Order: sequence, then structure tokens, then C-alpha cells
Amino acid sequence: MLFRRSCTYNVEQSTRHYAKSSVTLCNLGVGATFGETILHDLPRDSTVVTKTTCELLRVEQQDFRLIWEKNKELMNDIFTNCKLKNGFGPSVQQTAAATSPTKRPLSPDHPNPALPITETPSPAMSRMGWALRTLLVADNSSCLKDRKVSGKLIRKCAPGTELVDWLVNLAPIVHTRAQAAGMWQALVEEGVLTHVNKEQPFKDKCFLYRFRLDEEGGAAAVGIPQAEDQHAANEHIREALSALFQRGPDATLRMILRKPSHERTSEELELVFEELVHIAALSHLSTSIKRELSSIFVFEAHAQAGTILFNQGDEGRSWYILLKGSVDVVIHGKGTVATLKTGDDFGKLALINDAPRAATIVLKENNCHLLRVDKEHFNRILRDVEANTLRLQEHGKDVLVLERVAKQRGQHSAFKYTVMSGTPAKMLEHLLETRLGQSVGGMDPFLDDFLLTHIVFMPVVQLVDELANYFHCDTHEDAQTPEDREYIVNFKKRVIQFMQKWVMAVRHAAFEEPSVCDFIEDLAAEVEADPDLNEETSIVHNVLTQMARYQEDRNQNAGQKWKLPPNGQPICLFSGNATPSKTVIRPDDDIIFRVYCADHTYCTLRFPMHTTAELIKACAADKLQLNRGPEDLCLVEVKSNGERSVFKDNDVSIPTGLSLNGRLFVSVKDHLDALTQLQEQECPTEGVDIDLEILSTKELAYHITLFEWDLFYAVHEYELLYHTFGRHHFGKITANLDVFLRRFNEVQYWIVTELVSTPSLSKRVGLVRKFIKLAAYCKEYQNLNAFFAVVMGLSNMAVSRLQQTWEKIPSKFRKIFQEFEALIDPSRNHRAYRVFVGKLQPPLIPFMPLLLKDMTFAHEGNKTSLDGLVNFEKMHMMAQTMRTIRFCRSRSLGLEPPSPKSEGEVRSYISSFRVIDNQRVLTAMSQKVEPTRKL
Ligand SMILES: Nc1ncnc2c1ncn2[C@@H]1O[C@@H]2COP(=O)(O)O[C@H]2[C@H]1O
Repeated sequence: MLFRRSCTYNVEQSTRHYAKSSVTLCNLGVGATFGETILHDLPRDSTVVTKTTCELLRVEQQDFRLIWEKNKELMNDIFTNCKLKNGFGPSVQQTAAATSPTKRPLSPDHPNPALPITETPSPAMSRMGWALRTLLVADNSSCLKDRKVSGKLIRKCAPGTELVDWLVNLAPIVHTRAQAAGMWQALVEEGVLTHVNKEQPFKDKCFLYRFRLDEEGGAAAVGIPQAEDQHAANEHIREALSALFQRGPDATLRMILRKPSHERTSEELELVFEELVHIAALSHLSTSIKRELSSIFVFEAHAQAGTILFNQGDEGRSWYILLKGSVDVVIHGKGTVATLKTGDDFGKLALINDAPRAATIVLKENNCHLLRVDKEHFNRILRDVEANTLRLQEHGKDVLVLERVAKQRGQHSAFKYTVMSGTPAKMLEHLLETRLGQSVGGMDPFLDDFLLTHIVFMPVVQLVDELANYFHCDTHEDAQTPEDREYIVNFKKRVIQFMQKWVMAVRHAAFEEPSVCDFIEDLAAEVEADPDLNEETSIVHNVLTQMARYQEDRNQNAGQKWKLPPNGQPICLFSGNATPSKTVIRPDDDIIFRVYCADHTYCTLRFPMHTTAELIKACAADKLQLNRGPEDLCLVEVKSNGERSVFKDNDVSIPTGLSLNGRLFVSVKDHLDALTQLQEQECPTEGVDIDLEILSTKELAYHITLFEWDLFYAVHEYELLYHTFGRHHFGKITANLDVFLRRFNEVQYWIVTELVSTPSLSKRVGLVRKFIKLAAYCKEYQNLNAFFAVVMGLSNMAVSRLQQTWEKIPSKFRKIFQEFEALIDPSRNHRAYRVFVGKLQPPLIPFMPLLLKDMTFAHEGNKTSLDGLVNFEKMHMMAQTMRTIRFCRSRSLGLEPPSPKSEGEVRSYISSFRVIDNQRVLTAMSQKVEPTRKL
């Protein structure tokens, strides 16, 4: 008798196992175990008696419990084994339920490796099953026997170990037990062979398995096979066994991958790891990460083509690799945009960006196999090491290229991937699908970049068209399920949000196109009528109010008229605006200007600002009676130094694009060389002549800053793009930017003109001191544009050579000036200035030429289109510069006015300086006031 104490034994010699009624229930052989009820503190329910001389290994109760906790699966095997063999003890289910916290549910999320992965066995595997069973049944000594399990007779079942033995003996190609077990598992995963309780995959253990044929109990299941059947089975095995042999390792692998990770043994993990090495989608990952993945990858098999794995708009819960089969990537309104095949991965986007699914994934074939990593594991293992580049394709072509960002660009962005390039439509879709409708505060940097630069790659008309299509997507669909409706309503909300952000990003420029205004009105009407969009009402009202304000302002200022004097700044002749100082130049404002011809006769023209060079040329030629065809003529600027620059026929903003003292000429193309500048271009521009000494320097700086703030404020961020791509590119005017840039030159040359036209040395010294102070005040007021202009004026060759003057400047002033010069030093890409300005808070007026240089650098150094996709990195660079402008004026200018001494005079004086912008003339004048000393 062995059961006296609470312990379990591992039997090393034969042992007889008796039931209470003293009837022998079964014989336990070497290797069998018994006594496991101690785990549950249950009384012994049978007696165990040794049959021969036995050697036993005993495990004490507390140790057994410990081992159980650590090796649940193994222990489970033991119990199942005992139950099936002995028909007593706690049932597997009871034991598992009582002790294991992870009872395996049968869902695709938690696959059960004991169940088949196909709905029905494939013909090949059915046939193979039939052949193997036929031979087994025919073999009288074989293991396939009727057995009683838990009092129930199970026909023709065999323990896994014996099936393995049999197969190893049968087939010379099978060398190891593991190979044979894999082959049986291949039959199990198609349901040809099953564990009698459907709880185990194939194991080279004592679990009992039987053929499906016997389960079904059909005619084929009974009786000894006929000789011809045996012959056919033999033949079939000879031909097809190697195919089964080859399927073994994969079946084993799938079986491991369907087990919960804590049940995978270290050898099994090694097997999985060796497989992962061959998967392309993982090739960029390190060995240690692949090892980690080996334990958490889940195998999923889907039998039916047409199964939806997940829907567009769903929350992302897993990442997938396609092991077998193919899937369609389907997008609302587009249908199937791509088909992914074996080795491809998908579903990463939503996980990385915490965004909804960008597409629906539908299985294209029956029996697709996938590897799945769930979000928690993905975040833990992969989120920081996933591929650097992600390419999304549609119809075989890249449509969106995303790149991982090490450091987030903007504080607000929660996105780990940034758009590098894409087609305009796909980028918009990506924005609407993933970047809107999120609870991320503020403006997403990609959205902002897109809104600031889309005019380069997606004209407003096209953008609004696409938005309207998205917004009205439901009108094309007849039947809507509640899910469809929810998706559609969400999408409408995103379109509304997009409009809101659009207006926020570019203000009135969003309303310039009539189709945008129509669309906004359309949105408003729909929001009003649709109770599902109730929450959006306030957003739409806000947009409508801004639009109404813009339209009112536009009506008030309609017919604004400007005059471009022969030299100097444009003057507003008429404006409906109550505060003319804030006047913005608009595309349909008229401007009056002169056009000369070679003999210096001129005509005066009046045209809207957006008129093309071609039209101006034709009209001027007509007025000046140049009897030549338009193809022989060109419109050209002649600068005060005689330099000429020809306009393209489709250039716009022509008059404001002239240099300070430049003149517009219409000329026969072949006679361009004959054009000469006018006498008056070498003289000072029109302006107030005043004794500067009497004006307060601080007041000068103050009013210069107010004046320039208004000019700066009128410049729209878009004008930087228009300017960079060329006046002809968008057909949009750059007049406000032109005027601001002219102002920079005006201030710079004003400094030089004043100094070289002051004959008195003492007055010149006084002026230099005044200008240094002026620069200091401009810097204090954060008007860096004027600061640069004044310091550059003082550094102009015509001024810096005035030795006698500089000698008389007190060293304190000279030192300050040196510091200023260091600040405008262009070396290392204006590093000194960039560091300085980087510390300032708005409001401030930036040194505009440097922003334009940055734009040009981004433009010339990068292609706009890369392999047919918009190079969005370039757009991002440009948007950064455009955002600088937005930042500078993000607070209104509220300078403390200096005590007024000469306010009225200063204001009119600073609005138009007398300026010579011909360097040769200025140097000559400088020579005159201070001739070069003879050595
Ligand atoms: N052209 C495409 N547009 C969107 N998603 C695509 C495209 N091609 C492949 N996909 C994949 O489809 C997946 C849908 O879910 P995710 O958004 O998580 O990640 C997406 C991509 O991995």
C-alpha cells in the first residue's frame, strides 16, 4: 500500500492501482504518476498497491504545489493523462478551473491550439488521414484501439506517444519523434485527427487521439479495411508522406504560436525565434527584440475570405504580419486601394499614433494566416524601435511616406510618425482620418504645415472640392447601418474641425475663394438641419462670423486706390477703411503707376494689383504707340544703377515689385541694351526735407516701429510662399511683402543719403550718434527689421569710409556700434542674430530678408516633388519660417509712447524718406563731403 501519507509518486517500476472496491482499475507502468489529488486536499479515492518490486520517486505535498504553480501546463498534462487512463481523480476541467487563472476561451483573440484552423480539412489532408487510419486499423498490433475513458467507450483512439512510435517506424524519412509529432499536429490543425476531449494539440504524450472518421462514426469507421483499400492507402502514403513531413515543422510552429505565451517552453521559443529571422517585416529589429516577440506573437487563422479583420475608424488594438494569404486594404469612398500579401505587415499606424484605423482590412482568400502583436506588447516592445520609414501604397504606388520622429516636433503632437511625402489627396485623408477628432490640444504640427503650404501642391479649389466630397459622402450611400452612420457623423465633424483650423491658420485668406464661402454656408445649413451635428454649431457659427467680418471689410474697402509715385513707397489715395494706417493692399485694388519707353517718354496706367505683366505691356505699348507685336516686347525694370530685370508675362504685383528708385519700361526685346536710367533716378526720392537734429531720436524710433508694424501686419504668410516660388507661380500678389521689403531698403539708404548729403563735419558726427541711438531704440522696441536697416546703413561703404566723422564719435558710441555690427554679422548663417531673436517674446518685427533667405534656401535646396509625391519635408521647412511671422505678431504692439515733442512732424517725416539708392552716386557724394586723404 502506498497511500499512507500526503505525497505523490513517480512510478519507476510497475505498480498496480486498485479501486476502492478492490477491483483493479488499471495498471500503471514505468513513468506513470499517481496521487495528484493531494493538490486539492481531497481524500484518496483509491488504493494503490505495488504489483512487482517497485522503485518510486516521491514528491511531498508542499513541493508538489510549488511545482504545480510553476509548471501548470505540464501538470495539466499529468491530470489529463491520469483521468483518461484511470477515469478517476479530479477532472481536468475542475482542476484547471480551480487552480489556473487563465482558462483559455475559444476566440480568435485567444486561439486554442487544440482546435482546427480550417473549417473543413483540405482534400489532401483528408486523404492522408484516411490512408494513415486505414493502415493503422489494418495493423492488428497497432495502438488504435477502443478504450474506456471515464466509463465511456471511445472508439479507435491511440495515445500520442504510440502514434509517434508507429509513424517513426512507418516512414524512413521521419528520423525524430519531434518530426513525427509535427506531422500528426498537421493533421490535428485541419481536424483530421483530434484529441478525444478537444483540449490538446498533438503531443508526444499519453493523451488520446482519434481520427475524425471514427468520431463521425460513418461506414468507413468500422471494420477492417479491404485489401484494395490497404493497397491504395499504402500507395498514397508512399506518394504523399513527404508532403506531410514538410508540413510538420510549420504545424508545430503554429501550434506553439497558438498557445498562451506562458505555456511556451524555452525550446519552443527558440523554434519561433528561428522562424522570425526570416520575416521581412521584422528584419530591422534586433535579436533581443525578436526573442521577446517570440513569446508574445499570436497566431491567427481565418478560414473565410471576406472576413473583416477590423474596420476603418476602429480603435487600433493589434499589429499584424501576414504569414499566408492576402488581404485587401479598403478605404471609404475609394474601395480597395491595396492588396497586401505574405510577408507584409499592417495596422501599425493606429498603434503608433494612437489614431483610429486608417483603412478596413478584409481577407481576400480563404485560410489566411496572421501573426498578431497586441497593443500592450507593441507599446512595450516595439513602439520605440519600429521601422523608421512607413510607406503606404495604393494601386501599387506609394501614396504616403511616414517617418518616425525621435523627438516630437511640436509640443502638442502625440504622433510618432511624421509625414515625409505623399500625394495631396492621401495627405488630406491622413489628416482627416487621424489628426482630427482627437483630444490632442492645440494645433497638430502636420495639420498646421498642411494648411500653411497646401497652396503649393493643392489649390484651394481642389481642397474645398475634396472636403465637400468627404462631407457629403453619405449622399452616395443608400442603406446605412448605425455603425456607418456613426462613422459618417464623425467624419463630418472632422471636416468641420478642419474648416475651423483652416481659418485659424490662414485667417481671411481662407475666404478669398468664392467656392470656400459657398462650402462654409453649405456646412452651416447642414449642421443646422442635422441633430447629430448639434455640438458643431458653435464652431460653424464662429467660422461664419469671421467670414462675414471679412466680407464686410472687403466691401468697405472695395475700390481702394493706390498711387506709386515715380519713386518711393506706394501711397494710399483712397480707402474706405476708417483707419488707413492699417490698410492692406488687396489683389483687386487699383494702382496708378508710370511705364516708360526707351526715349524716356511715359504713360500713366491704372490697373488692379493682380494684373499680369503681359497686359500691362500690351496696354503701355499701345499708349506709347510702339507698333510691335507683344512677342517682340517685354516689360522691364531699369534700376537706378542702370541694371535691368525683365518680367515674365504672367508675373503679377509688378508696380510694387520695383526697387525704390526703379522705373518700369516697355521695350523691344532686341533693344534692351539701349535702355538707360532716367536722370531723376540718381536723385533723392520724394520726401520731407527736415533738419533731423530737431527730432527726438526716441520718437523717431517709436514712430518708425509703429509704421513698420502696420506694414508688417499687412503681410500675409502666404506672400512668403508667393515670393519664394516667383511672382508668376500662383498668380497671387505679393504687394504687402514688397512694400515691407522696400521699406527696409528705404531706411537703409535713408541713413546713407542723410550722412553723405550733410557737408558739415560736426553735423555728420551728430547724425552718426543719432543713428546709433536710433538703432539702440529700435532694438529696444524689438523692431529688428529697422535695427538691421539702420546698422547696415551705417556700415555702408559710403559711410564707413567717412574717417574724419568716425574719429570724432565718442568711444562709448563706437563700442555700442561694434556690438550692433556683431549682431548683424551674417557669418554662420546669422547665428548671432538667431540666438538673440530666439530669446525674444512677441510682439517683434523680424529681419524680413533673413526669413526670405530661409525660404529660398528651403526652396532651392529641396525638390517640391519626389517620385511624384509632394516633398512634405520641404513644406515643413517653409511652414516653420511662415510660423515665425505668426509668432512675431501673436501679441499686439503696445509700446509706451515717448513724451511727444515733435509728433506730427515725425510721423509725416518717417512715412517717406528722401533716398538715393544708387551706390555709385552715394560713394561719389561721400567722396565729396570727405575727400580721400592723400598720403
Ligand atoms: N494606402 C493605405 N492607406 C491606409 N492604410 C494602409 C494603406 N496601405 C496599407 N495600409 C495599412 O492599413 C492599416 C489600417 O490600420 P492602421 O491605420 O493601423 O494601419 C494601416 C496600414 O498599416
